[in-house]
Amino acid sequence: MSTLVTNIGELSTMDPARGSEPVLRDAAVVFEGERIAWIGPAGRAPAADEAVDAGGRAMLPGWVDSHTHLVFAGDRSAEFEARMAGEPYAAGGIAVTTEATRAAGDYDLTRLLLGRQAEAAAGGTTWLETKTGYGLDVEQEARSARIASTVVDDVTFLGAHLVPAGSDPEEYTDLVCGPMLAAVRPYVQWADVFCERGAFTEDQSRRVLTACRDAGLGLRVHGNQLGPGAGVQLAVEFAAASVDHVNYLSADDVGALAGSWAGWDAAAGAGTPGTVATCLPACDLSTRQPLAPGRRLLDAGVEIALASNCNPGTSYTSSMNFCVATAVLQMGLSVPEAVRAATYGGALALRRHIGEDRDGARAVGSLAVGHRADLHLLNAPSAAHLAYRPGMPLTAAVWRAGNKEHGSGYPSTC
Ligand SMILES: N=CN[C@@H](CCC(=O)O)C(=O)O
Ligand SMILES: [Zn+2]
Repeated sequence: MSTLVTNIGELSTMDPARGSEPVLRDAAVVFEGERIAWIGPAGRAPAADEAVDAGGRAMLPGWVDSHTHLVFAGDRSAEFEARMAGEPYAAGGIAVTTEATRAAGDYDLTRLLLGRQAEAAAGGTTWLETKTGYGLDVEQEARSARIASTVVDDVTFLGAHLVPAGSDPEEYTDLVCGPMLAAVRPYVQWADVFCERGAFTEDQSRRVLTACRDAGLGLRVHGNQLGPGAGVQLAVEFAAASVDHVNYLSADDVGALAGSWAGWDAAAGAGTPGTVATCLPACDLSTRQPLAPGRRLLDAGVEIALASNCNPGTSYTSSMNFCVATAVLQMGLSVPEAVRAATYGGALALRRHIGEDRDGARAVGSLAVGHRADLHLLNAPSAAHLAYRPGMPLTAAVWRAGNKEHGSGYPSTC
C-alpha cells in the first residue's frame, strides 16, 4: 500500500544530505508501508495507491521526544501551585509520585501510559522515549520498565532518580548497580542518573554509569538542572548520548560538550556523534529555572535537542509544539533550529538519526528515502506558525511509521 501526500507548501526534511536546502516548496512525499519511498517536487511525484492533498500546508518530520517520565500515577498539582507561590522545586517530590505509582495496578499504570502516549501522538510526536524512576525498588522498577517497553519506542532505566526515604544512599546505589539493573535489563536500551544536589553525588553517579555501561546500555545523564554540578562533565567522560536539563553551565562545561563533537560533520550528518545537550524549556518554565542556554550551545558547535520532559513534577506537558515555540520565543533559536532540535536533535540524542544501526530500525527525525514515514502535517503554511501562533492547535495530521495516528480532517485556517 503506497500513499502520496502532495501539494505540500513547505516540506522541512531536516535531511543533512540536502545541504543548505533542507526545505522544499510545493513538494510531495510518497511512502510505502512504514518506509519513505520518494520525496521531491509535487509536479514530478509518482502515482500511488492513495493520494492526500495537503492543501499547501507545511509538513515536518514527526517530533522525536527524547526525554519523558510517563510511567506514573498520582497528581502533584498542589506542589505546582505552591511553586508558583514561591516554593522552590526540590527532588524530594519524586517520592510523592513513587508512592502513588507503587500503589497503582498494572492495568491502571498501562492505561495511564497509553493515554499519555496518545496525547503525545496527537501533538505530532512519532518517536517517544520514557524512563522508569518512580518505582525505586527492584520489583517496581522492573514493572515500570516492562510496561514502558510495551508502549514506547525507547526505554531508559532511571533507578538512580532518588534515594528512597529510609535507604542508605550507598546501599541504594549498590542495589541500582546490581539486582535492579539485572531485573530491568531485558526491557531497556538506556540508563540515566539524576546527578544533582538532593539526588545522586558525582561518585554515586559514576558508579551507576559504569555498571550500566558494562551491562551494555547506552547512557544519558540528568545534569546541571538545579545548580552547577558534575553532570555535564560526567556525561562527556562516559560518552553519554545526551545530558539533559543543562541549565547551569560553566565555560568548561560548554567546552567539554563542544569537544565531544570534534569527530562529527554536522553539515553531512556523518561521523561520530558526541553528547547532545537536551534542553527542556517547558520544565524550565514550570520550575522557574533559567532557560537552558540553547543559543550559546549551538554557537559553540554543540548539537542540541528539545524534549518535553513530560512528568508530574516539573513539566506536565508532552506538547513539543509548545517546546518549539518557547525555544524560539525565549531561547533565541530560529524556527529551523528549533524544529531541527525537536526532530533530528532528538534522534541524535537517541542515536536513531541513522537507520539499522540498532534493532534494524529505520532512521527517524528526518525525511529521506528509506527513513521511517513519520510525518507531521501542520494546519499552517509554514513551520514559523508554530512560534508565530503559540498555543494554537496546529497539528493537522500525523502519520507514524506510515499509519495515520491522528487527524481525520484538515481545518482550513491557512
Ligand atoms: N529532575 C529529575 N527528574 C524529573 C522530575 C521528576 C519529578 O519531580 O517527579 C525531571 O527531569 O525534571
Ligand atoms: Zn527528566
